[in-house]
Amino acid sequence: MGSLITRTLQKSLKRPFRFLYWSANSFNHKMCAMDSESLGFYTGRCILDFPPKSSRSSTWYVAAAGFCAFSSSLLAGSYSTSQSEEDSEENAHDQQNVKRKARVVFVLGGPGSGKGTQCEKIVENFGFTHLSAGDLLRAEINSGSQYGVMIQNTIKEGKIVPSEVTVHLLQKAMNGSDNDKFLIDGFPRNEENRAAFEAVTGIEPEFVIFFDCPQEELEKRLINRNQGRVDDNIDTIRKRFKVFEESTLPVVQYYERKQKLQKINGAREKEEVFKSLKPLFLPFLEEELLQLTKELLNGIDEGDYALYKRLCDPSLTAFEPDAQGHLVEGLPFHKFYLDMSKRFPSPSKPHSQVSSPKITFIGDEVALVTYTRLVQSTKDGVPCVEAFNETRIWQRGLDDSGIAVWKLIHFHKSKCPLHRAHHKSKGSPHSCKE
Ligand SMILES: Nc1ncnc2c1ncn2[C@@H]1O[C@H](COP(=O)(O)OP(=O)(O)OP(=O)(O)O)[C@@H](O)[C@H]1O
Ligand SMILES: Nc1ccn([C@H]2C[C@H](O)[C@@H](COP(=O)(O)O)O2)c(=O)n1
Repeated sequence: MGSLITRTLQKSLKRPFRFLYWSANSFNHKMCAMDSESLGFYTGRCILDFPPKSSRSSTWYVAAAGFCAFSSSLLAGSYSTSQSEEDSEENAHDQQNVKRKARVVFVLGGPGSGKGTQCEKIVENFGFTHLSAGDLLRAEINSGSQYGVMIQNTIKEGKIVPSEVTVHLLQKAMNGSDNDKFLIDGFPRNEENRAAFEAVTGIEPEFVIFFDCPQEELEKRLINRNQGRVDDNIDTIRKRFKVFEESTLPVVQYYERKQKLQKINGAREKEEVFKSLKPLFLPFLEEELLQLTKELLNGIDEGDYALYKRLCDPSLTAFEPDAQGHLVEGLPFHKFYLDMSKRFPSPSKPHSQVSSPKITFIGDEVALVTYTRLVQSTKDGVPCVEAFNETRIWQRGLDDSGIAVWKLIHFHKSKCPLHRAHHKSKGSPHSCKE
């Protein structure tokens, strides 16, 4: 119900307030609206029960959403009066959503369960950006921010920093990154964290990893961690365990109910734990390789040799129809064709499409991408299509700056047999070679 409220409120609210939520405890019920840029904070006492006791609760929520939208507009002095203003606001909002199309995996587990350790491995292997909520908060302390003392004291107490601070730091880090895949470690630590992140960013995680590990093991690891952290002492460790059980486990259970939880036994050797994580991330790698293959084909259609050179290993080997049964080695053979298509462009640029792709991994660093390539073009004003079966082998290695990149090391291309019946039907596209 909490997320329904925040979604309803967010929809009614649009902008300028990006963060609006109910803060309810046994003493009072507050309605809070927050501008996530300035961390400005507005609260007003709420006259409604939360959670509502009556069956007409949804009416209350809608009324509350309307009230919030209206009052926050007044506070910001930007109440929208015309349809066109509303439209352009909608567009700006959508553009912001594009930026928000990030994909997120949350990584949870007790203190010392190996979240940071495993995130490092995932980053190395699957191209994610790692954002540790704890690291961002520690960096905020060190930056001399006005929230530094409050954050430091909260961490020393083993407690959880208010969501508006943590979510703001996460959002800033995500917006400042070129990547669109994020591993968010140590977050959400409580229900408030979870609802605030969803309300501010509009993002739900792809899935949530939970490292399950007995407390005795965690305690041993934290005592031995030796990284000079203010919270790695037995007093704070015990407080953190309590906060984990009381506040974080309910979030874990929430994602379990939503069938988004991936529970991993974290009490094993580091490598064993990582082995269990790999299958969860393979779909991201498959997607990356397919994208890379499409980028390459597009480059070939465009006659873009610079792109071809960037994606291919200099000692690329190939079997392809133009080489008439010979194995071709290196890039010059291919450069000839790409340069030709640049110098003598055909009236209609060819357009390649990938059909029925299949990706197979051979170990961690080699992948086989097989598919049928359909190349559309026109010949004498008539649409034509050619089909090829292609197998491309990609290998991952480190580039000059030590970043892991995939390079094409071999491909095999053969022309598909013609489908006579199809090509004879009048008016349909036919093969260019027919
Ligand atoms: N599978 C493992 N077996 C043994 N030790 C481990 C394992 N995974 C991590 N460790 C060690 O335990 C300590 C805590 O690990 P790590 O910092 O990754 O945990 P964390 O979950 O990120 O902790 P926190 O929530 O406190 O930031 C480190 O010293 C790390 O080297
Ligand atoms: N969502 C979060 C994450 C972390 N903190 C604070 C409280 C934690 O004890 C501390 C260290 O985090 P870790 O490095 O163990 O992930 O940082 C928080 O308040 N909210």
